[in-house]
Amino acid sequence: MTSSVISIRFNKEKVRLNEPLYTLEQRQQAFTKLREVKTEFASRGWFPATSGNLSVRVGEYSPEQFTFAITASGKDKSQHTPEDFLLVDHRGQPIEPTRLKPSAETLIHCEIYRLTGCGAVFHVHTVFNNIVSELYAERGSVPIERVELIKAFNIWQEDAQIEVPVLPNYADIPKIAELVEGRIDRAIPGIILRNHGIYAWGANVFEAKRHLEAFEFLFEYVYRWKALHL
Ligand SMILES: CSC[C@@H](O)[C@@H](O)C(=O)COP(=O)(O)O
Ligand SMILES: [Zn+2]
Repeated sequence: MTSSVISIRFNKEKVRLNEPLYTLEQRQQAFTKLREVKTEFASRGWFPATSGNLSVRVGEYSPEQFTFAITASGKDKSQHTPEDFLLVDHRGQPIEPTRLKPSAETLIHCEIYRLTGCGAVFHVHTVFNNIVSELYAERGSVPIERVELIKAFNIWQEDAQIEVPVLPNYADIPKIAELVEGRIDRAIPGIILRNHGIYAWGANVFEAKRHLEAFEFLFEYVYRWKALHL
């Protein structure tokens, strides 16, 4: 969509209409990438019972205005249909005529894009991310140290220790979204909702996938280490 920018003056403030935020090619590329990632994560069993959601940012970005492609709500993410994804704006509102509903958790994606400027956000529910979030819920973060895969987050110290933030899992998604700003750690590209699942992000699909895989490896490590030392 290469619409021209129309500028108007409103209360002396310049407001842009018909933003050329993305092209049709970028939209198609985002849907294709989401489809590839969805296929791969489904093959790992990372979308049980329709859980999980994926998004990729499309086109221009500023913290105040951006667009992203996201999975439609409630779909069986192991199946492909012509109605799996839709485009939403920085408020999580669909920006094209559609009967699809964006993911119920779209507002959390919005906050992550707004705060980090990242290019992709992936959310999965796994037994390991649920168990470690419960184990460390009171602490408010999952501690991980001395594991090589911490380097997947571009943290290169030999004795690195990280804490992955754990947020409460309210039924009210806007209430969770409000907490994100206070809990994001710039060095750690992920947050866990207690007994729910992880959101991992990255500059692009490749990086977000690497981060998510690293988190899941580390959570399984933490779980198994704990189980061995109980
Ligand atoms: C079916 S349980 C999972 C949902 O409640 C939710 O947490 C989830 O991850 C998927 O929601 P969705 O609206 O399909 O994106
Ligand atoms: Zn979820």
